[in-house]
Amino acid sequence: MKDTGESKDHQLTVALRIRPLSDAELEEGATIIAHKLDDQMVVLMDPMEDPDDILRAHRSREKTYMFDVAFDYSATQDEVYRSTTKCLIEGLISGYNATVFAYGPTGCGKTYTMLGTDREPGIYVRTLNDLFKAIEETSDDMQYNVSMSYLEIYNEMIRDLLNPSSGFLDLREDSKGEIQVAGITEVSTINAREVMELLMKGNKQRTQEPTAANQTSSRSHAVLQVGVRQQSRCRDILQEVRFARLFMIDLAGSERASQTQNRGQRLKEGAHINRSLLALGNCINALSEKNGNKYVNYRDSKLTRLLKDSLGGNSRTVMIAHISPASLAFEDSRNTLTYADRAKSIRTRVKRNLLNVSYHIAQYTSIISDLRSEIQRLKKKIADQASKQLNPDRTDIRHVQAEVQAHSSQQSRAEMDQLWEQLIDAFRQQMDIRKRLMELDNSNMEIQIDTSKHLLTIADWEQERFRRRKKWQGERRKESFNKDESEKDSDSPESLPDSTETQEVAIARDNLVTLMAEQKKIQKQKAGLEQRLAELREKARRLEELLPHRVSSEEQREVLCLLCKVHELEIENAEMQSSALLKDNVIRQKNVVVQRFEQHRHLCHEIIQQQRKFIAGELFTGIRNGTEISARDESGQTVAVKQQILRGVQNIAVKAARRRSKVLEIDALRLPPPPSPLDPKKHKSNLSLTEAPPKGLVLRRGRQPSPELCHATSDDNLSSSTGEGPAPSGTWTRPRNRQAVKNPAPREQDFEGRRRKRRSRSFEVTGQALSQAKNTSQRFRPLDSTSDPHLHINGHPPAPLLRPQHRAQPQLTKIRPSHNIHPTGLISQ
Ligand SMILES: Nc1ncnc2c1ncn2[C@@H]1O[C@H](COP(=O)(O)OP(=O)(O)OP(=O)(O)O)[C@@H](O)[C@H]1O
Repeated sequence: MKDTGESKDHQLTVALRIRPLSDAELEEGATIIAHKLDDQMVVLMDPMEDPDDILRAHRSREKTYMFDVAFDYSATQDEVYRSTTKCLIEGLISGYNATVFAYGPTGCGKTYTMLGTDREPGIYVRTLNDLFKAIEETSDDMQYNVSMSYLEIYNEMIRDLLNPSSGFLDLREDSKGEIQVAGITEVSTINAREVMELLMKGNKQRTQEPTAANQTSSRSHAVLQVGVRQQSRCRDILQEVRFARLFMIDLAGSERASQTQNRGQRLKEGAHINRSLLALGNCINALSEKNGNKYVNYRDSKLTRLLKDSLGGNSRTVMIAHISPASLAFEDSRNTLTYADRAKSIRTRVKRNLLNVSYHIAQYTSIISDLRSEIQRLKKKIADQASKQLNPDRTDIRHVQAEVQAHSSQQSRAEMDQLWEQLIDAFRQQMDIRKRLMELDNSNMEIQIDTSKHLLTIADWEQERFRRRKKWQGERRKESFNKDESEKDSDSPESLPDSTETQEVAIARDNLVTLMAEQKKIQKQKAGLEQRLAELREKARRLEELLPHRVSSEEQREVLCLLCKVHELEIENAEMQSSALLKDNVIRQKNVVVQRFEQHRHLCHEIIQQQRKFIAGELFTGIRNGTEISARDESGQTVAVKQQILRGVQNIAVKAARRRSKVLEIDALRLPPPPSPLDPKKHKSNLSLTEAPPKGLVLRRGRQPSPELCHATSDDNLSSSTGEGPAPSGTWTRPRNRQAVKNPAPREQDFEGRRRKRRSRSFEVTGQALSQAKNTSQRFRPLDSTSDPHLHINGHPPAPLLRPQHRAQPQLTKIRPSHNIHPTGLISQ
C-alpha cells in the first residue's frame, strides 16, 4: 500500500453513555449516582457520601469528567450513532481507516449500542446503511468493493462468526505491518440486505450466556470488519485505488466474579475477558503517557494485537464508554471513567491508504500466468494418466500381476491408508509449526525494531553527553591556560556538565530490559519448535521413503508423489512468506534509520538557511548604514543579532576553534606588519556601492592566499588577504600581497600554508571601534573564529599573552562567504 497523502494527527474521540437504571437495580434499592451535566460533562457522585457527615466532608470521591460527547438514559440510538460514528463514513470511502469500540463493565449497554435491537438498531446496522447509501450516491463515477468479516475472540481464540466450522484462526502481521486474521471469511458485497443477513447470522453464532449481572452477557469480544475499496470507473494505466478498513467492536464487559457469581466455564471466560481488557487498559495507559515514550505492549492479548492500529496507528478511533448509573456500580463506573478519561489523550496518525493499481496489476498478471501454466501442466499429467489407464501396457505382465495383487490385498490397503494418514498428519503438524515459527519471527522482528529505536535514543544521549564533556574539558583547558594562578583560585573550575539521564533515556533503558526478556522467551520457544520441526521432517521423510514400497500401482505412486509435492510446495511457500516477512522487517528497520538521518539533514539545512539569512541581512544593513558593524556593537543592538548568529554557529565554531587554536596561537605571535592603505584608484572599478567607501565600514579580510589558492578563494567571493600597513579610518581597505609580509621561518611557512588554505574559505566582516580604526596601527587580522576574542562563542577570550593588541577591541562578526561579495573583498550589488 502506498501512501501519497499527508498523515495527520488524530485525537481519540471518547464518548460516554449512561444506560437507564435496570429493574434489577431498582429492586435492589440502587440510587442514581451518575448524571450528565451537559453535552460533554458527567458527574459521578460518591454513594458513601453523607452530606450531614462533617468528618467525611473532605473525603468525598465525587468527580466530574469531561468527554467529547456524553449521553444519558434519554439518548436515542440514532443520536449516539450520529454523534460518534456517522462522521467516519466519509473518511472511510476516501481511504481513511476507522474504529469504533464499545467499552465498559458487563451489562452496561455495549451490545445495545453496537448491535441494538430489531426496533432500535445499533451502530453496526446504521453505519452499514449509511455506508451503502454513500456508495450509491457516488457509484456512477466510482466503483466500490465492500468486504465484510465478523469474528469473535473467545477465551483468547479467534473464531470466524461467518464460518464457525473453520476452527480457530491466527493473527498475522502482513508486510505493511497491518494485523490480519489468516483464513477469515471475507464476504464481498455492496448489498445492504445481504450484509444485514450475514450480520444476523454471525450474531447467532456469538457466544452469549446469562450471568447474574446480565441475562444476555457477551462472553467474547466481537469484531465486525468492513473493508471498502474504491476506484474510479474510468480506467487508466496509473489508477488510484483507495482502501480503508472500519472496525466496529463490541468488547466483552469487565466483570467481578462476586458480582457475576460465575463458576466453572463462566469463571474461566471471565478470567480471559479480564485478562484481555487488562492488556487493553495497559495499552491505553502507555499510549496516554504525556511524553508518549512508554513501551506499548500490544502482544499481551489477541484483542490488543488486533487493535494495534486502532489505538496507536493509522486509524480514526472512537471509544464509547458505558456505565451504569446505579450506586451499586460505583467502583466499576469509576474505573471505566478513569480509563475513558485517559484514552482522551491518545493520539493516532491517520493517513489515506492509496494503492498504486498498475503495480498490483503487474504483480497479479505474473501470478495468474504462473498459475495457468501450472494448471496446464497438471491437466496434461492427468490426461496422460487417464490414457495409460485405458491402454495399459499389456506387455509388462509382471507389472499387471503386481497391480492385481496389490488391489486384492485388503490388508496392505489398510496399511497404506494408515501410512497415508501419518504422512498427512506430519505435513499438517509441520505447517502448524511453520506458522507458529513465522509468528515468533514476526514478534522477534517487532522487538528488534523497538530495541533499535530505544538503542538509538540511548546512543543519541551518549553522544550528547560525550559532546558536553568534551566541550567542558576544552573550556577548562583554555581557562587554565589563560588565567593567572591567582585568577585560577578565584574562579574555581565549574563542575562537570549535568550528565543525569533524561526521562526518555531512562524509559528507553527500562523498555530494553523488557524487550530483552521477551526476546529470550521467544528464542526459547523458537528453539523448541525448530527441534520439533526437524523431528517431523525426518518422520515425513521416512514415511515418504516407505510409501513407494507399499504402493503397488503406478497410478497410486504418481498420486502420492503429487500430493507429497503439493505439501512440499506448501512448506516452501510458508518458508518464502517467512523470509519475505523477515526482509520486510529489515527494510522497515532501515527505514527508521534513514528517516532519522533525513530529519537530521533537514535540521542542518534549516540552521544553515537561517544563518545565511541573518548574515545577508546583517551585511547589507552594515553596508547601507555605512557604519562599522563593530561600532554598532556598542549600541547593544547588534550584540543581540550577533548573539543569535553566534548561537546558531556555536557548535560548528567551537569545534573549528579547538582544532585551530594551536595554529592561531603561533600566528598571533608573529602578526604581520601594519597594512598599507588601499589605493583607491587601483580598486575604483571594484567599488560599486559608492565611489568612496562608506565611512566607518571596514571590510577586513585575512591574509592573501597563495597564487594557486586565489582562484579557489575567488569562488568564495572573499579571499583572505593580509591587510598590511595602517588602514585609515573610514576607508575600504584591501590587503596587500603576501610578499610584503615578512617571510616566516620554513617550518612556520609550511604551517602558514596550511592555515592559509583553511582561511581561504572564510572571511570576516569586521568592525573595529572608530577610535581604533583611526589609529594608524590598525591591524588586519586572520580570518578565523579563534582569531577574535569575541568569536569564542563560549565566552572565553583568548589568552592576553598571545593577543594583547586585540584585548580591547570590540566584537567581530564572523560570516560565511556570500555570493554578493566580490572576490577582491569589495561588495557589489
Ligand atoms: N441505553 C439503553 N437503553 C435501554 N436499554 C439498555 C440500554 N443499555 C443497555 N440496555 C439494556 O441493558 C441490558 C444489558 O445490556 P447489554 O447486553 O448491551 O450490556 P453489555 O455491556 O453488552 O453486557 P456484556 O458485557 O455482559 O455483554 C440489555 O437488556 C439491554 O437491552
